[in-house]
This record gives sequence, C-alpha cells and structure tokens, in this order.
Amino acid sequence: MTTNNDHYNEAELLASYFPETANNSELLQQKLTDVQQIEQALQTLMALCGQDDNNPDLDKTPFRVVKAFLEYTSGYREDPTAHLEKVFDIQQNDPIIVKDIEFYSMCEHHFAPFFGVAHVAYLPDQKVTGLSKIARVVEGYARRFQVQERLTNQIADAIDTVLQPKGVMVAIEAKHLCVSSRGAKKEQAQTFTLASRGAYIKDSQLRSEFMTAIK
Ligand SMILES: Nc1nc2c(ncn2[C@@H]2O[C@H](COP(=O)(O)OP(=O)(O)OP(=O)(O)O)[C@@H](O)[C@H]2O)c(=O)[nH]1
Ligand SMILES: [Zn+2]
Repeated sequence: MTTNNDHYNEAELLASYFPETANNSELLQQKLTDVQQIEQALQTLMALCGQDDNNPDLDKTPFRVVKAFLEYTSGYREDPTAHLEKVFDIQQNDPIIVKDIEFYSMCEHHFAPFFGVAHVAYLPDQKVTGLSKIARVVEGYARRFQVQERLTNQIADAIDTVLQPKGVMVAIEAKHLCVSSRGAKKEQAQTFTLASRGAYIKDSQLRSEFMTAIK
C-alpha cells in the first residue's frame, strides 16, 4: 500500500518540518548530518536488540523512525497559546467544559507513547475562545516529549494566561505503555492528573460540577 509519505527522503522530510532550511543550506546540511547519525544509531540499536537478519524490508526503518518522531513531537514547532488568541464576544457566566479530547503523547523517560483523554473546564471572564482551540492546545503540548503532570499544567497555564478566565481546571486520564507493556507490566493501570487555577482551586461546587461532567 502506498501512502502520501512514501516519496519522502531525508531532504524532503526536513524541508517539510523545518521550512527555515529552504534558505539556509548550512542549517539543512547540519540537520541532514543529524538525521544520518540518528539513522546509524538506530541501526546499531536494532543490531543490539538482535535484529541481524539483513531483511531488506527494514532498510528504511531508521528513516521511518526519524519521520515518526518528528510527527510525535510536532508540538515543539508551534506555540499552542497562539490558538487561544481568537476570541468571541459570547456572554457566558457559567463554565465551559470540553471533555474527552483524545491525545497521544510520548513519555520522556522511555519514548513510549502515553495516550488517553483530556477534559478542560474554564469559567470565562471577558474572553471565550473557539471550542476547537482548546483541543488544539491539548494537541500542541501533547506532541512533545512529556510527563503527564507537565502536560496537564501546561494546558491549564495556557488557558489561564491567554484567556484570563475566573478559573480553569484540566483533568487527564491516560495509559502509559511504559507501565503496561514493559517494566511493571500493569495493563489496566491508568493515571489521572488534575491542574486547577483561579476559582477552581478552592470552589468545591465548581470542582464537583466538573468532576460530575467528566464522569
Ligand atoms: N510522574 C510521572 N512518571 C512517569 C511518567 N511517565 C513515565 N513515568 C515514570 O518514570 C519512571 C522512571 O523511573 P526509572 O526507575 O528511572 O526508570 P525504569 O528503570 O525504566 O523504571 P520502571 O518503569 O519502573 O521499570 C517510571 O516510574 C515511570 O513509570 C509521567 O508522565 N509522570
Ligand atoms: Zn515511560
């Protein structure tokens, strides 16, 4: 099966992820050297793991891995707070809750995926943003090397800083493949993290309304 990505080689890949290399041949050369070194290291890793049967299907695997990692970490090449700059003149005196925002992130300790859903509530003051922008903020911080606690807090801080709401609360439920597929090998274990700002820190009614909504 062919995909839209099949035509990629290293230079095309770098051009698509780092447009600034188009006018900077020195930078392009540096990044090409980086990619080649990573590919060599990945070949060494495969051999260390015991993969030594010269299967030609695996020739492009190091390149595929680099390509996949640039996709997993595309959040580094954007400013997630920028999505929140678009606000609407909507009068809303009660919380806005966006729940079940699915995400994939990458554990910074093991480079194993962790994934699940984020739930976000904010009690607006003057600024109400588009619903999809909340999901875009989650995506922008998830697509990095992360720990779940930082991801939760970054989402809360972005909304708190840009929208300046009366309060914001973020909950994330996630499964970490580093816990389920290796190490402790706990397939069912999930991690639940919370971050609250403003009125959500102390207002138990706001907190319980949010917890009920995301159940
Ligand atoms: N707090 C937190 N810990 C995480 C997250 N993702 C992975 N970890 C943990 O990071 C820890 C790293 O522990 P280490 O002892 O240095 O690494 P390890 O020998 O691979 O540990 P095990 O996973 O227990 O085998 C592990 O306990 C992981 O479960 C996360 O998002 N938040
Ligand atoms: Zn991990």
